[in-house]
Amino acid sequence: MRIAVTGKQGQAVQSLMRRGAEKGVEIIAVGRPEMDLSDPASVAAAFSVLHPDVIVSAAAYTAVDKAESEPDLAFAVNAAGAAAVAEAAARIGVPVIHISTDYVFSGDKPAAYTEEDMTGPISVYGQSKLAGERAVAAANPNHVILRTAWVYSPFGANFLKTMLRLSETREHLSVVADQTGCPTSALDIADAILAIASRLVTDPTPSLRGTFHLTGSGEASWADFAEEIFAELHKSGGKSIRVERITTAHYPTPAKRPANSRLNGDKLASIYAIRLPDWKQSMRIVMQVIFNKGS
Ligand SMILES: NC(=O)C1=CN([C@@H]2O[C@H](COP(=O)(O)OP(=O)(O)OC[C@H]3O[C@@H](n4cnc5c(N)ncnc54)[C@H](OP(=O)(O)O)[C@@H]3O)[C@@H](O)[C@H]2O)C=CC1
Ligand SMILES: Cc1cn([C@H]2C[C@H](O)[C@@H](COP(=O)(O)OP(=O)(O)O[C@H]3O[C@@H](C)C(=O)[C@@H](O)[C@H]3O)O2)c(=O)[nH]c1=O
Ligand SMILES: [Mg+2]
Repeated sequence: MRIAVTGKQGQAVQSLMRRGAEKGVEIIAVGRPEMDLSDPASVAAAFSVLHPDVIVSAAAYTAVDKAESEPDLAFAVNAAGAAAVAEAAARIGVPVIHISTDYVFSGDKPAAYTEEDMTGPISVYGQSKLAGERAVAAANPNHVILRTAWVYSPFGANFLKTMLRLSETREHLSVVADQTGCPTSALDIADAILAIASRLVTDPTPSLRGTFHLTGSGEASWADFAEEIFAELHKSGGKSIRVERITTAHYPTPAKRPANSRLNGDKLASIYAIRLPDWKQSMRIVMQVIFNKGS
């Protein structure tokens, strides 16, 4: 199986390359400078010369706060760019696996969100990703949209690495405790994508297509996530950091974030028999990778 994936340095694409190398699956990363999602012609051109069995649409404009002041670019990349990738897949007759986000929801629901729940993004990033979902579904019926959340990995930028970096100069950190979600390892996402891709290329069953939620098992607030990171850091011989649990009102940001962004993963478990490990277990694995390479 040959998989083309958008982006080069991102967490999902780097994780897919690592897992692909381990499992003997060819992964071709397509990204800047030759393919820029804000230039749809460059997307069509890049995919016309590759012959993948599946296209994974992993690249996105992910700067949640900056998107509030750059809505045009966020929509160009996350909506029009995602559409161009799905169109390219349709043109060559292959499935597209597109990654989306928990931030398509408002966060008002008291329980975990299912795929049936109404969307209602409260940030430009979330709105642009929702527009991307719709454009992908319209451009290529042979699609899987995977909504994930709170992604961390040894690669790129993420909350876990931000906490480790801040811990170098700080004794305590203030972290919001009233936003709840599901931290998800990009390495686990990569494993799931490889399993889904191999089903899609061999099995035309309609129920394998559509939108699915894919997050680490369990739930946490950002403060819980930070506390777990620092507990593991301390256990590994690092310093001890105290987390002050604060409310969102005490951590003002340009973009609003959902208070509840927990996603229910039952649909993926029943249709694909995929359920990701508990986030704490995967977090320890990612931290060991980071510590072992000393970054
Ligand atoms: N990070 C998170 O917490 C979450 C992410 N998601 C979604 O998961 C997917 C993967 O996210 P993640 O791996 O964390 O993303 P990252 O922020 O780690 O990386 C973003 C990737 O997108 C690429 N990219 C950005 N703009 C463009 C552009 N104009 N043209 C081409 N490529 C571009 C980057 O390119 P380059 O390689 O050049 O840097 C990079 O490879 C995204 O769709 C995101 O919306 C969903 C939920 C949570
Ligand atoms: C650094 C820091 C953040 N925070 C808060 C701010 C925010 O509410 C929360 C998380 O901050 P971040 O900016 O890391 O997270 P954010 O960029 O909102 O992460 C999101 O990224 C996009 C791409 C997604 O799709 C989402 O699933 C989600 O992972 O933690 C603190 O309370 N204290 C801190 O020291
Ligand atoms: Mg961020």
